[in-house]
Amino acid sequence: MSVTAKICGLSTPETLDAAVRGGASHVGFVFFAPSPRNLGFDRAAGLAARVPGHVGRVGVFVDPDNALVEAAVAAGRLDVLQLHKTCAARRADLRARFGLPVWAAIPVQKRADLAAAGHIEAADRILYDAKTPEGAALPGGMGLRFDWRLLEGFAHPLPWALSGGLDAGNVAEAVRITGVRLVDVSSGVETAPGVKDVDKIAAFCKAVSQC
Ligand SMILES: O=C(O)c1ccccc1NCC(=O)[C@H](O)[C@H](O)COP(=O)(O)O
Repeated sequence: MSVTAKICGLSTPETLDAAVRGGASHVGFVFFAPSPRNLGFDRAAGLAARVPGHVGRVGVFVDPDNALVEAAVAAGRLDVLQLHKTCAARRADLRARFGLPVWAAIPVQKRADLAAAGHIEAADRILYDAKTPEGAALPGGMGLRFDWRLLEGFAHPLPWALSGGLDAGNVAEAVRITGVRLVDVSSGVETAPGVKDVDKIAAFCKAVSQC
């Protein structure tokens, strides 16, 4: 079975096109004001229009209110809501309200963090992401990784994806260790926070295609 990629935090037509050209299965649009990747609705609409039908548009949110999600879903023509720091009840509400699948981010640093997956509710996919430091401005997208061996032999209760510190040079190892089939990258295809790079996107997609 092949491995697919989500390229997250895209904000320009050139880099979005590079992700599509590279064979990404998903593209991620961040709607979180403190992020260097935060998208305005007009820009999101322009990017969304370039995404072909076989590529999923994932909206990335941090405990969002309904108004934000409503505007982002419309502008970004979202297919998926990726929710960070959002409790199960709120995930359930958003999933029902917008009729979209929910990916629940689970921050991981140590084995005990995986317990959250064991009793996950109101999610269609788990995104295991590296836990960012206490007080960090962002709950993701910081290029941090966790020990992938924590996922070895883990009984995943749902479809799942892996993120956190992936890049073209390490993604094959992450796939080998964890057996993941959907990988998610942001910083690893950037030259600076929020600045995606066409060549790095191409290299990441190529590395994924060879897994
Ligand atoms: O990327 C962001 O700026 C961001 C902001 C707020 C919540 C989540 C965010 N990113 C989530 C992602 O899906 C990233 O792709 C994931 O954390 C991996 O990031 P990286 O380690 O930089 O590859």
